[in-house]
Amino acid sequence: MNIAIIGATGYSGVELLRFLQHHPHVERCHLYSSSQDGMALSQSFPHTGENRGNVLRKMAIEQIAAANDVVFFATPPGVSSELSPLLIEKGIKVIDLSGDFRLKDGTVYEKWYKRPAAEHSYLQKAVYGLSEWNRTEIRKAQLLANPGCYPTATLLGLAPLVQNGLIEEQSIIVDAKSGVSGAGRKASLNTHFSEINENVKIYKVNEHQHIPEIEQMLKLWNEHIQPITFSTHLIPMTRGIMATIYAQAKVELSLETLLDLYKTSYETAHFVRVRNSGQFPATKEVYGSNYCDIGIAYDERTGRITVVSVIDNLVKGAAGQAVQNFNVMMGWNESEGLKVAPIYP
Ligand SMILES: NC(=O)C1=CN([C@@H]2O[C@H](COP(=O)(O)OP(=O)(O)OC[C@H]3O[C@@H](n4cnc5c(N)ncnc54)[C@H](OP(=O)(O)O)[C@@H]3O)[C@@H](O)[C@H]2O)C=CC1
Ligand SMILES: CC(=O)N[C@@H](CCC(=O)OP(=O)(O)O)C(=O)O
Repeated sequence: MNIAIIGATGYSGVELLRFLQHHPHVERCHLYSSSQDGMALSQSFPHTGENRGNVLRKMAIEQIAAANDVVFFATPPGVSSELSPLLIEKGIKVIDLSGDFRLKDGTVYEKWYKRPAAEHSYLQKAVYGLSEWNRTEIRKAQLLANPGCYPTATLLGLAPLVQNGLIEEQSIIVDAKSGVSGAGRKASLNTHFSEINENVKIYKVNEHQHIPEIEQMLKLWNEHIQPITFSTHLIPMTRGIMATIYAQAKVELSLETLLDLYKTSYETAHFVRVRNSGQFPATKEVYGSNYCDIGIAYDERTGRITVVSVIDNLVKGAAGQAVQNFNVMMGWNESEGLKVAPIYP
């Protein structure tokens, strides 16, 4: 099978290549760039080496369709919504890492992303790729909307509570922190070294584009869920997201009950690891891997549940989950190409 990576010169694109170049069912990875046509990928990323196959090709959609079976978009918002329809009509499968097809309601996309939405029929056709909770739909998908990094950590952390109606529906608060690679490779004032080193910044307060994405999924699981409070922080590390989630229990619970629930919910989920009582994950414990690690606490004084969910934003939060979804779409073992342990320390 031949696959295309559009946006291969970005962080998520080159991370896709890391997993797909050794994937047992991928024969060729073709790399596309809108700005570096004809150049070697190693000019942008020397760590990829002088592999002669890694030459960046022109973004010509007809040629991309002719040469590939599956196309991955690792591009900024607005690119896949414009180019995917041409590929879909030719029967090509599309996996989009951007937010263009995640929200079913185009007006919601336009409000939060502040740009025109994809065509309505494609928004309806797209399948939301939260791998662990949407496998049946993902298997049939031709257009796959890969979840955002923060929504992945948050939704995996909240699913057992929300699906089982265990928390007060208006009580969800998510305090999330991300490493700087979450903002992509392009330099910006917010992310350059002297701005972020020895610093912590809150950003997009009550305005983050991932709020409607998280709420959309929570409401599908439980129609009574109310708007959430969701805060994002940029912290001085390269990779990793920690989402610390707070919610009020509806009835008195125990930590033992909650741990049993989480362990049962994720019993067959290869990439979700639930910690034992009193243990909480750190971002370094999933670094470079497709794992989402979860720790849980229950405060008997307040009746509040705390869930800590960590992922690598570029792996489970982007390229890794995209490859996991690719595997599910093709009917292969979900972990093909992703059998890498976290890098530690
Ligand atoms: N970084 C992360 O942790 C996550 C990112 N995402 C999403 O994945 C997508 C890629 O993110 P990321 O890898 O961080 O971004 P980067 O900025 O690192 O890379 C984006 C790439 O897109 C290409 N590109 C830019 N403009 C265009 C255009 N008009 N047409 C075609 N290609 C273009 C560029 O390559 P070239 O100029 O060579 O074409 C660039 O290398 C984004 O939508 C992002 O929101 C999702 C989850 C997590
Ligand atoms: C640290 C940082 O800046 N992170 C980005 C994540 C962007 C992203 O993943 O964007 P989409 O999911 O919308 O495509 C942000 O908070 O906007």
